Amino acid sequence: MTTVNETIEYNEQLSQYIRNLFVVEDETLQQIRERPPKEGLPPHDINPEEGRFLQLLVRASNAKSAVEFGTLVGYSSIWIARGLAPGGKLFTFEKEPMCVDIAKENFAKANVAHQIEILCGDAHTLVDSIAEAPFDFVFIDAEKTGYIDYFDWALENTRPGGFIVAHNVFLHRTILDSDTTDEGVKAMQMFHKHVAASNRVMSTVFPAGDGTLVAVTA
Ligand SMILES: C[S@@+](CC[C@H](N)C(=O)[O-])C[C@H]1O[C@@H](n2cnc3c(N)ncnc32)[C@H](O)[C@@H]1O
Repeated sequence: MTTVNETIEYNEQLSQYIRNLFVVEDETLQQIRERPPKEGLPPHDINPEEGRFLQLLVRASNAKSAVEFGTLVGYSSIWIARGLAPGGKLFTFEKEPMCVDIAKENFAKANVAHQIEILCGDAHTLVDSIAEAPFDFVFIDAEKTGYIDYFDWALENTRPGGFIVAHNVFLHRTILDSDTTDEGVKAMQMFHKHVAASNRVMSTVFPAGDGTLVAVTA
């Protein structure tokens, strides 16, 4: 017998239930997510309900300017762009030239190319080339060892009341391993402590998918 306070494990059935009711993933987004493996790219996009959640956060923050670290082929970028206020713009960073080329094609297919500027190279050095700060919304989804640096950059470059959001914060549950020797997992554990200890944001983790950390700047 279940009790009121019992936590229900989030699983494929619940995921599908949410997708069927709330997630408006059009054919373009579906094709991008289900792209053929022959392109040789990892299938590391956010999932559809995480995409819808991102779009909702962008809309809730009334964002007109956004930054994304880690484009891959643009699946999450399209969700963000579709949440922006009219005239809004997203800057997205990707280090792999092949991904950048495919992402540009995908932005055109999704009719969001005019809203997105993609910058190719290491985000840590390129980020200083964008002069439009303060931003309303920052999404962190590149290498896990860089999350603290991206977050600290976002703290300095996001307006009060803006959102800083980070993906994969459960790292497929490995985050719970306190004896880990994996550098990525250790970096994510440090990232959690870093954000939770900051008095410049209100933050929590939304536990659907692989975990999305959401922080609102003071
Ligand atoms: C998890 S994937 C991004 C997925 C994408 N946000 C989505 O959900 O559709 C991470 C991407 O970050 C890129 N990346 C990793 N380190 C980077 C860096 N230092 N600068 C720019 N891009 C980087 C990788 O090449 C990879 O394409």
